[in-house]
Amino acid sequence: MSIFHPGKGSVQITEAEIQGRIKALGAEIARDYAGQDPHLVCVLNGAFIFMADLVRAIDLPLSMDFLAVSSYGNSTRTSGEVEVLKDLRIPIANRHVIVVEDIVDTGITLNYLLRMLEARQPASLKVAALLSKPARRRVEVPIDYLGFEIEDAFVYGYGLDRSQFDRNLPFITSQGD
Ligand SMILES: O=P(O)(O)OC[C@H]1O[C@H](OP(=O)(O)OP(=O)(O)O)[C@H](O)[C@@H]1O
Ligand code: HPA
Repeated sequence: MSIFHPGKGSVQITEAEIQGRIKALGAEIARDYAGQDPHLVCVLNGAFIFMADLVRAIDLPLSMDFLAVSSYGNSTRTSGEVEVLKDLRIPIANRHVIVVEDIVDTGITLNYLLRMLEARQPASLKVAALLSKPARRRVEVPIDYLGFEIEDAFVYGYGLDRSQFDRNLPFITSQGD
């Protein structure tokens, strides 16, 4: 699952690789949640494209909601504090919740969100993340459905931004950064 292309700090994941992996994740989630109606929670902004493709790859009745947290680079992040800019609209108590993230880097955002959501007493709480950078981890967090493990390079495209641009690229790259 690691995508290591030539050159340290270089990551390239093609549109076909992303779409193929999401189809597989969707099928795995559909198998795991058969007979249930999971509730997917998208962490804005970066996960919006992954969310859109993932929910269409899950052949089950499901509901979804969106939350937004403070942006990357916010100084409060170093203390592990994450600011919720937009909270969920739908209660998650007794629901089978899957948090959908574009990338787990230090793990600080996801760690905060999992604690926050667990306190709302969902029936279960799992994580789907398109990308993980284990070399950067500062807090251990569980990732139940992972797209790709990548090396420590700043990546953008497919929802992830480079100074708010390039989220619309259909692939993920670290080139030109
Ligand atoms: O593991 P961490 O070090 O906490 O980093 C991961 C977080 O950073 C990114 O969000 P970002 O703050 O860039 O905002 P965005 O999704 O709006 O681009 C990403 O979407 C995760 O939420
Ligand atoms: O590599 C990255 N790219 C874009 N946003 C991010 N947020 C954490 N890591 C990254």
